[in-house]
Amino acid sequence: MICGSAGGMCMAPLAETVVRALLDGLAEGVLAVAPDGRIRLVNGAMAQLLGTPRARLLDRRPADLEDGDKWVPPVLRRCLETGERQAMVLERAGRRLALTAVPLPEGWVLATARDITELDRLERQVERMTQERERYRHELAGLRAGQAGRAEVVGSSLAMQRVMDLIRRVAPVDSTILLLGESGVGKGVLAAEIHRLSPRRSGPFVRIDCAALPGSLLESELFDYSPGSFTGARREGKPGLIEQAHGGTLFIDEIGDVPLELQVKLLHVIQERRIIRLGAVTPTAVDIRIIAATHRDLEAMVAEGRFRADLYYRLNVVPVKIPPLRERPEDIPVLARTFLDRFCARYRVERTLTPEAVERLVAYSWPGNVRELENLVERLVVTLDEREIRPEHLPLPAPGGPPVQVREIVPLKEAVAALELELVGEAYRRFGSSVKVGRALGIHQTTAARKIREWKARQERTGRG
Ligand SMILES: Nc1ncnc2c1ncn2[C@@H]1O[C@H](COP(=O)(O)OP(=O)(O)OP(=O)(O)O)[C@@H](O)[C@H]1O
Repeated sequence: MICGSAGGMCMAPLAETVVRALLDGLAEGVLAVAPDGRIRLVNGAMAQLLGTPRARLLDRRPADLEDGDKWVPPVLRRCLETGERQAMVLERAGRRLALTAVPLPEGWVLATARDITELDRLERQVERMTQERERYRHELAGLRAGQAGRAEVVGSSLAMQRVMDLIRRVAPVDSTILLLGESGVGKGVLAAEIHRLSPRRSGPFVRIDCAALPGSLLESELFDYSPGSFTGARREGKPGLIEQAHGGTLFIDEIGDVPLELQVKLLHVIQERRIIRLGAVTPTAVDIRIIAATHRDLEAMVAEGRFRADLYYRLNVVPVKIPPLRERPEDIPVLARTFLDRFCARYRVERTLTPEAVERLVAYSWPGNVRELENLVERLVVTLDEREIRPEHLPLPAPGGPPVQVREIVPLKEAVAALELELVGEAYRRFGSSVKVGRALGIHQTTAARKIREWKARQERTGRG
């Protein structure tokens, strides 16, 4: 019930009935103090929030209210003192109350009170749930990224489906597999996938990159016991990679780079499944499955006498040709999104590719294949500040544009030197190693390494590094 008294509210009976119903229907507490400093209006919600019967509040001065009701006066007092709106949140008997006091014309003050205990609880709950959702999102992205790193082969094109069908058929048997394809097409991930799908999956998967090591070192890596300590008369040490692969898979990457002398020894291992350790007399049996890979044309090398025909036939039991990325553009969107998810999770950022950017990726020819795409996505995730990756962010040549553009006339020597460094830099960005840069540009690895250093130094000088 709304109570008015003389000198206080003056309303027509109908209006008073309406206002009374309105005020008592509010969930918010309302209290009005008249210009004489006495409480002249209290609605039901306010009496309930104060825990005091309305009759005990009416006509009292706020300052005279007994202790339990002292939480209302501060907000009213401040409002009366300053003549300005006041707001505060107070805790009372385990509840949180939001209080306001507003000065009205002719010396009246209106106070309101709202129980925000439940609202606060819900807010905290929403905040906790948002934090949890973020945590789960990161965990999920991390798990996905981890799985992708563990040889998840992505590809929906017909060409890749065929490759995967073949791999699923040959993985369970122990036949030797020869993976063929340009650099960066995914020979390494497919080799790991074959191992994962084979009964040897719980055994070791050992990889050796024959292009990365000179012949003598390659031989000792494969066959030797690495020099170790001597305990008593016995020589201790780590077995060579072939022995390390015992019970599992030996992945010989870039087999086309193995020198002729070493090819004989490898042939022996493949035929006999035994190795003679360097300096030893008796052979040691090894139980290994061999997967070899190369970007070279082994048949042509055989014809030129640079690769042994007998080794070639031994390796070429199940040849698997992996097409370059430009021949399966349907795989580009899904690969790009897989790499985007992986690197966003790794670097804890959020990035998206616009449909136009994806179109641009699909239109490019990717000479460095999947590795080039992976490197580009990582670079964009790390270097871009913007959330959206758009076509203008992609450092790719316009489709169909000339490979070299002349912008001004400079001495030929300078132009050639500048172009050379640009080329080395671009190849390094795509392939990521001096061995591969050397191979792509047809120069020796040491020359490639020197030129990469020069390119990096120039990047640093020009602040582009
Ligand atoms: N189908 C694919 N799905 C997911 N990732 C892939 C796929 N193909 C290639 N990659 C990724 O691209 C990169 C290059 O692949 P990989 O090293 O297997 O290529 P490669 O053909 O063995 O190259 P190289 O001959 O230069 O050694 C790797 O980081 C690999 O994870």
